[in-house]
Amino acid sequence: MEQQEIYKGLAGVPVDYTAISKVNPETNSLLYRGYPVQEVAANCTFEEVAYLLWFGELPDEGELAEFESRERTLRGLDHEVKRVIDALPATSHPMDVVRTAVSFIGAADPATPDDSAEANLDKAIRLFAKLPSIVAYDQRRRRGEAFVEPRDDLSYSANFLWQTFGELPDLEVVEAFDVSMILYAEHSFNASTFTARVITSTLADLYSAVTGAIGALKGPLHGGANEAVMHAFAEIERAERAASWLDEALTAKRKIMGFGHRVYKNGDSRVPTMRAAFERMAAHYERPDLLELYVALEEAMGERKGIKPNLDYPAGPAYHLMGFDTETFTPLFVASRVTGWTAHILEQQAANALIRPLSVYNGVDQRQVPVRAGRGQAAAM
Ligand SMILES: CC(=O)SCCNC(=O)CCNC(=O)[C@H](O)C(C)(C)COP(=O)(O)OP(=O)(O)OC[C@H]1O[C@@H](n2cnc3c(N)ncnc32)[C@H](O)[C@@H]1OP(=O)(O)O
Ligand SMILES: O=C([O-])CC(=O)C(=O)O
Repeated sequence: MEQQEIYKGLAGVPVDYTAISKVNPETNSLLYRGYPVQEVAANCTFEEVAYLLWFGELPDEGELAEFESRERTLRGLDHEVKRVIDALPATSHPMDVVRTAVSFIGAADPATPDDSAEANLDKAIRLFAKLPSIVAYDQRRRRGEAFVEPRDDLSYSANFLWQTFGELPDLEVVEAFDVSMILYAEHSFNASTFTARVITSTLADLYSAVTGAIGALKGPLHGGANEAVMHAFAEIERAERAASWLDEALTAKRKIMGFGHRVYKNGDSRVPTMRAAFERMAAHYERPDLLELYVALEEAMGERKGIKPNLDYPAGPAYHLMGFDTETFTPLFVASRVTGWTAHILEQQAANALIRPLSVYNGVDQRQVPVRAGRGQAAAM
């Protein structure tokens, strides 16, 4: 067989330009539209970050006020969307619920076929505003609790927590949640964003691209890892058991969720900021045991494999402390990443080329279909 180089998983292959974010493993840094993500997390709100990703610049005061008031008026959930969610079993995975809800919104939106940049930006802002309602509605229905209407006097993150829990947590919690939304917002050509760009490259609509991206994010090698981290913590139970649990897991050739990264090989640029937020949550909720478990597993993994945590590792336990159901963690990632996905959809559309790589055939050589009596077109009549 002819030998050709294969770039399995497209590892290390640049496939296009992007001006949205820069992931640099050499300097362990991440820039959103040129700004270091740590500085963005320390000085901006998630609303400002969404604006930055879509429009390329941070908003001035007037632009921010206008953008915020627009987002706040779009937070409500139509009766039909609630009906579609209600029709799904309470046992459905929340990622399946979010994927279905977004798909339904797309099917019902008369603007779906309009693929102008303006119409698509409107759709992106609508999804951004509505996803907290969808995620909160689903967690509450599974707990047998009624929908909590959005409040237009609250920031994005404060309202998200309000709609999920029906009460407002302390400012410290809102801030930690906002930081997580900022850190999850954008990460260049990760698997779900690339999925969105592939779908967009066929000239399919924005909702199809976002629906596909949600499917890609669900997997535990990508966004599903934040949920999987918490399942591992539940198995380990306490710090003293972390090393022996890890040895058993590695012997069984299990992947340790929340560790490793396709691009960063020396630590994820976002982890220090999210870890600090998790530490604040562990102190706030008086759960030093969870922080001890976190540290014990991180140290054991470092000793055994030299592999460092990714963003999902601190985000999982932070969301757990805030009170989210474990299965809701990846939908939180969706609510944030919809900003990055849609920025990429707009970028792809603006300079489109159908994404269609090559494959190298390694099946059986060409052969002839055996001709048998009584078979063929005449027999099909
Ligand atoms: C926000 C995000 O989406 S970040 C990613 C979230 N995903 C996870 O946390 C899932 C766990 N991590 C992984 O599975 C991987 O690290 C990935 C998929 C993220 C990256 O994978 P790749 O870049 O393909 O790295 P690759 O799989 O080649 O790993 C290199 C080696 O490290 C090992 N390795 C990498 N990550 C892990 C891990 N989490 N647990 C155990 N071993 C690991 C691999 O088994 C491989 O070992 P080998 O050379 O002996 O076969
Ligand atoms: O970049 C990746 O491959 C995965 C990731 O960290 C993200 O999407 O945030």
